[in-house]
Amino acid sequence: MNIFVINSGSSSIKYQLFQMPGESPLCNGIVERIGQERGEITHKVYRNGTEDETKTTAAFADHGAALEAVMQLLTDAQHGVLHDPGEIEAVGHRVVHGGERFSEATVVTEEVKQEIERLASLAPLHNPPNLLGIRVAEQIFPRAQQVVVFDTAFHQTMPERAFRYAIPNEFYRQQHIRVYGFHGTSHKYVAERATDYLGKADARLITLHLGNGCSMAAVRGGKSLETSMGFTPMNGLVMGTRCGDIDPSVLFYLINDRGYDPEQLNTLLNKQSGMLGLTGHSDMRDIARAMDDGNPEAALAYAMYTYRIRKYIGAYGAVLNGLDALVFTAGVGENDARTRAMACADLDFLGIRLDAAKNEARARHLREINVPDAPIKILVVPTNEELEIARQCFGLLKD
Ligand SMILES: Nc1ncnc2c1ncn2[C@@H]1O[C@H](COP(=O)(O)OP(=O)(O)O)[C@@H](O)[C@H]1O
Ligand SMILES: CC(=O)OP(=O)(O)O
Ligand SMILES: [Mg+2]
Repeated sequence: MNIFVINSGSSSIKYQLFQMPGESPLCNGIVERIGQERGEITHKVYRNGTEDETKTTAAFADHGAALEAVMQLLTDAQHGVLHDPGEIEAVGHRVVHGGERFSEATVVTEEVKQEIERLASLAPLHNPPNLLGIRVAEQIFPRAQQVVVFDTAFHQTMPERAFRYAIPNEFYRQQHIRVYGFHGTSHKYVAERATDYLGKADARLITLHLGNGCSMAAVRGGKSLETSMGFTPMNGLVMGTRCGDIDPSVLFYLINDRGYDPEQLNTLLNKQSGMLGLTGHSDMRDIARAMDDGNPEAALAYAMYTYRIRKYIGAYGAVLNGLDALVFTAGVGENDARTRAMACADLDFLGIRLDAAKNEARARHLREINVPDAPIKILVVPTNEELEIARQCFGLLKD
């Protein structure tokens, strides 16, 4: 079964085409800077053990235009892998917020789309482009089944004491205000890989998804028990453009004393805060360069970003009453040795001891970066949200 997976972000689309159940991708790629003057598609085709990469630059006005361009590449005479869009039998979509209703992969219906739209106010950077991706794919691949896999689904196993907020009960019972948690597809995928690697079915793990958005999860026996994002993807860690944990009174102060309205607050905390607010950059590579150049704001931002992670590691050690492994993943977690070193510093009382040389080494596969005799493993596990989505789609549709 040919399954095309679309992971629409606020300004990018990642995609992969799988022939399931084989799992090896026929092609994959990313469209970056959608909506800006100069967008770019990096498209890779895998054939007979070789990799062929092409880059295309053009302006993509919106996600629809970007997906049209990807479709052209898929059927291109030279770089394509399909003769006809009809060869795609299913399209799997990452959708960030699924509320309490969705804990499994789900076939798209009009009602499912309405629910994704209803939840858009809770994930304003994500659900709208996710829904647009579904609508465009329905037009480009009219014969394919459309399936959605939600970021929130994996965290539906959290116990009530972890997912409730201490506000009056009716706010949960009538308005469903609670912790949902996000990046679940990624936390699930890397937790399974780490559990297999450790050979211990009830392994106690702390998974750290450090990308543009950042979140951590406490996972035991493959089940999420706790996670750092909350009602929306704004809570918890310091992120590229989001503040993470903040005293809600700061909002009242800005409203009452500084005249902010809700839209301005949303923009401030979702798009102008985090590493961007602290350094002027949201991309960790730029912040790393600034730090190397001796910029004190970059140094403080790195210190704050990794200090927040260390606090959560301590808390999640308590949630799990012990720990088998820390698992780093996503763009920063997989690539930035300095973040890993600073996040693991001064945690030797917990048995967390990083091997500096192994941490600096570069590789694209699962690897161990703790010192040999450390009681707790520190793993780097490349995430693959698209493969996890393809697996769940195939599991749903194969019969
Ligand atoms: N080699 C690298 N060193 C440091 N950071 C990196 C590297 N490669 C990617 N990143 C960072 O990863 C982040 C993007 O991660 P990613 O998981 O792709 O995020 P998202 O899926 O949210 O767009 C960016 O902050 C980027 O700077
Ligand atoms: C939920 C979320 O923050 O996703 P991303 O990291 O892709 O922005
Ligand atoms: Mg991501």
